[in-house]
Amino acid sequence: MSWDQVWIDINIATMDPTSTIPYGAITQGAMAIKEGKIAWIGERKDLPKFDTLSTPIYRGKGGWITPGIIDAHTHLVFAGNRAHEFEQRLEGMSYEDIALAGGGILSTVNACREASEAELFELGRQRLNALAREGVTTVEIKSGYGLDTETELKLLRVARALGEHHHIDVKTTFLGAHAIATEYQGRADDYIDLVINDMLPKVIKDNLADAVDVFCEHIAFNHAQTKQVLTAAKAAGLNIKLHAEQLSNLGGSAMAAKLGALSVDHIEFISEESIKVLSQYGTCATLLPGAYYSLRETQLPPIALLRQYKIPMVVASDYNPGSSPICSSLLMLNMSCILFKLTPEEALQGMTINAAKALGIADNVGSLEIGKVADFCLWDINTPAQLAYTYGVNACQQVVKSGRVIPQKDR
Ligand SMILES: N=CN[C@@H](CCC(=O)O)C(=O)O
Ligand SMILES: [Zn+2]
Repeated sequence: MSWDQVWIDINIATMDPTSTIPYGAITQGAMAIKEGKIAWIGERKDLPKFDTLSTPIYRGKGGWITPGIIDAHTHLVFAGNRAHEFEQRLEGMSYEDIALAGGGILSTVNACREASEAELFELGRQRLNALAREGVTTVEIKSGYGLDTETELKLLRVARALGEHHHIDVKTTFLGAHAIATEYQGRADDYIDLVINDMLPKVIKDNLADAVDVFCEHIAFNHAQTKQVLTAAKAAGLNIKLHAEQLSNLGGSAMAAKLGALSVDHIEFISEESIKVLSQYGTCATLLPGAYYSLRETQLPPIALLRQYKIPMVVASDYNPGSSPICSSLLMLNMSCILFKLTPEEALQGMTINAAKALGIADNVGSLEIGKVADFCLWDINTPAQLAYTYGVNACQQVVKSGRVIPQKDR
């Protein structure tokens, strides 16, 4: 056999969705890589003979290999911070009160309009480095802190540039309909017209987005406005997803699922009827424990129903300066177990194979199977449950992206 690298002395959580073994685990395994893809995977004893002189051999010292971590919902390109709102919330103001008083998303919009592309890039680069240290190999980044055409395009250009210059893969999502821009207060329909007829065509022309998202909520856009944006995006051939049912139930999830959304995100207030629709249309449910925690939400997402209807559950950081100022994907594994009572296996599925589904890339990444891209991490742990169980001592030993071992200095 002629391979580019071989990994031995490893256990493997393949996260192969067809496996009946927890985590798709292969203990005392081995894996071979060729041309950036997984060429062989299985038990060490079955590893075919290969040229041990010319093939680099990596020894995992009995640690565990998992697919690269995928953070499928972030807003990580932003300027400024909202520490003052954090203090206001601690004094009793709610997230909605702050938004309605012109703070919240709109305060980050002001900072982003003023920031240069270079400043935003540098902030984003540092955040990607933090995620990469935790084994993240793919991240989704949304716009939505511009709310005018120029700044929305700027944020998406920065996200694309980060994907080109950083070893982490970046999927970009246009979220022009995140909040009603100050200039359009009281004229939400006019703002939606701007999103659909000015921003979206330019986003598409410059190939700046892989997907389109909307914040469907009583403090943002209603059901009809949301539907207009998603329909236009779908007609243009883009993937769609939705911030839905975070603070109230506007029925956005079911509507988005029927339009073909890859995922609906937050969904604390989703109804059983809507969950049935997700199951009919194969839509993923993205759980965002960082926002639930930071906003001290009390309404839990309906995990038992999501399980009952076999909805693929995704776990993501939602990293943003307001509702989830937590630049850590690994902490979400822990929080999703503690706060939402996911099993550690469900949590890891949520940041690997199901996250890949939510980004429409599960044919290539998200699990370790022959033919998939060799994005994976080596962890100094004795059982995969340890990834969700403990937090703070970084067990990530190696990160491999498309078969390339990422040097420590680059993460
Ligand atoms: N819910 C809407 N958007 C973000 C919050 C953005 C912000 O507060 O800046 C979220 O996913 O939680
Ligand atoms: Zn979000």
